[in-house]
Amino acid sequence: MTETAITVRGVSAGYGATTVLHDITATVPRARVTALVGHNGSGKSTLLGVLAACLTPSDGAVEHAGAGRPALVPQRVHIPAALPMTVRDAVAMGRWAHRGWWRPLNRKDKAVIAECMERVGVAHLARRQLRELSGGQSQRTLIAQGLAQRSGLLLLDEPAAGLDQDAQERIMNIIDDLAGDGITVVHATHDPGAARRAGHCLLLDDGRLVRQGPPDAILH
Ligand SMILES: Nc1ncnc2c1ncn2[C@@H]1O[C@H](COP(=O)(O)OP(=O)(O)OP(=O)(O)O)[C@@H](O)[C@H]1O
Repeated sequence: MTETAITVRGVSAGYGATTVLHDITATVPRARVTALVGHNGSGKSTLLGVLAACLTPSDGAVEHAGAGRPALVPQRVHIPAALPMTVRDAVAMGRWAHRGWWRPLNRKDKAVIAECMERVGVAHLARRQLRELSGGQSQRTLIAQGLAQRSGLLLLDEPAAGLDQDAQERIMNIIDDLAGDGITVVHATHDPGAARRAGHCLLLDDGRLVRQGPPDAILH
């Protein structure tokens, strides 16, 4: 039987006086991939923000069944391209939630960082500056940063957007593997192919949840 990782009950949320999400009731299964689909501006990023507890609902509630603090990986386009930072530094930021940014990394932190870079195939790029990376390499670095938070819940905002076919496939394989290892993954996507690979799907339209369930039943 599939367990529920997150229950969203009657959630409305937005920015200031503007309500973007209206009365969303949905579930996210544990250790599966959930695809969040919908047109531009339908509220996918906003819902990820609510699931990550970055955004407080104006109404309703979000219940997490014990995956710890969620790890939110923002859209790549929101990361300044010229940021003077190596891949390793970026992944190390994933440890800040555990250690605070001002404390030196200990042996465990360093082991986690190395393992996360290895897992997504960027270990050989550890000393590269972010601005020197391809789109796929940047995206995998961001995922490694999310993984370094050691959360049971990974929230990814359009992780494969703007990448070529091979890079997209690589990201989607990483996502599938993470769920196989027991991590609950929610990703926003515009790509019906990526959504069809998910175990569960939430379809948003203009801030409302219009359907949820297996992708084949939702996407037609
Ligand atoms: N920080 C913000 N302040 C005010 N309004 C915002 C903010 N972020 C998003 N919005 C608005 O909320 C609505 C939903 O945006 P959101 O980014 O959640 O949609 P989305 O489905 O993720 O879109 P896209 O597919 O283009 O990324 C849009 O009308 C957008 O303009």
